[in-house]
Amino acid sequence: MLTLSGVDKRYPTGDRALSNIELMLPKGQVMALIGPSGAGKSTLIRCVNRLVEPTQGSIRLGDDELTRLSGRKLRQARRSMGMIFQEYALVDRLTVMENVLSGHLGYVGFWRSFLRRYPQAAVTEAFRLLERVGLEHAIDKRADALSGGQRQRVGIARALLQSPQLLLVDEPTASLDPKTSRQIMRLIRELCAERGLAAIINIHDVALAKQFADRIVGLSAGEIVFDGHPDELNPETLTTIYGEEDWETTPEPQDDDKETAAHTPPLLQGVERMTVGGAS
Ligand SMILES: Nc1ncnc2c1ncn2[C@@H]1O[C@H](COP(=O)(O)OP(=O)(O)OP(=O)(O)O)[C@@H](O)[C@H]1O
Repeated sequence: MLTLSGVDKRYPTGDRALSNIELMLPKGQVMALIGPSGAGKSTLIRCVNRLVEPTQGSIRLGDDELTRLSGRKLRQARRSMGMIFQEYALVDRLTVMENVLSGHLGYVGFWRSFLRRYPQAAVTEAFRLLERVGLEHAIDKRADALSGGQRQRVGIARALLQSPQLLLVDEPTASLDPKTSRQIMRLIRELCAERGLAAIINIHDVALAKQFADRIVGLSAGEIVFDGHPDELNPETLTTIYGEEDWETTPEPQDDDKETAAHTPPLLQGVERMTVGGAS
C-alpha cells in the first residue's frame, strides 16, 4: 500500500537525514519507527506527507507517486493520510467538536469552512468518532480545558474524520503519563484494526512500541538497521539501533536511588520494563 524505495533526504545544511530507505507497509499494518534522537524518524514521516521534500527516491501510496504530486493532487493525496502529532496541534479557543470538524476542511470549500458550515454527514460522523474515542461528554468544551490524553483523543478523532488510508503518528505519547500513553496507543491500535488502517508511529518508548505494534523498524543515522517482529527486539538488536548499552540491567531501586530512578530517560525505562518479562 505504501512503498518507499531509494528514499534519500539531505537538508540544505548538508545533514543527510535519510539514506536509501526501502520500506513496504501493507494495508492494516501498525509499524513503530524507533531509533535514537536525530536518526531521521520525523524526517521519514514528513517525507511521506511531503511536509519535507525527499531529495531522491520514490514514495508510492496506492497508485499515486507522491513525490511527483503538486497542487490539488497533492492536497487530495494528503487527505488520505491522517496526521497525529505529539503536541496535538489543536486550536485552543475552538470546541472539541470544531477541532474534530477541522479534519474535514480539505473536503469543504473555502466559504463553507470559513463560515464553519459543515455537511450534516460530517457532523454525524464527528459525533460518532467522539463517542468512539470516549469524548461524547466533552463535545462543547474548549480544547484548552482538556487534559493531555483528552487532547490526543481529539487529535485522533480529527485525523480519522478525513477517512484516511494511512495514519502518520509523530510521538503520540511524548507528553503523557504512562497509563494515558498506553490507553492512547491501545486506542490507535484498535482503530487501525477496526478500519483496516496502516500506521507509522514514531515513538521513543520501546516497551510501548513492542506491545502495540505489529512490526518495528529501527533507524540509525538515517538508515534502516532493524526491520522485524517486536519479539525480535533483544539486547543485540537494541544495540544495533541505539548503540552499546547494558540492556539487561534492571537495577532494584534503593531508597537512595529513588531520585536517580525518577530521572532515568524514558527510553531506558521502557527497555527495563521490556526486559523484565514484557511491557507492563
Ligand atoms: N529542518 C532541518 N534542517 C536541517 N537539518 C535537519 C532539519 N530537520 C532535521 N534535520 C537533521 O536531520 C537529522 C534527522 O532529524 P530528525 O528530526 O528526522 O530525527 P528524529 O529521529 O526524528 O529525532 P528525534 O527523535 O530527536 O525527534 C538530524 O541530523 C537533524 O539535525
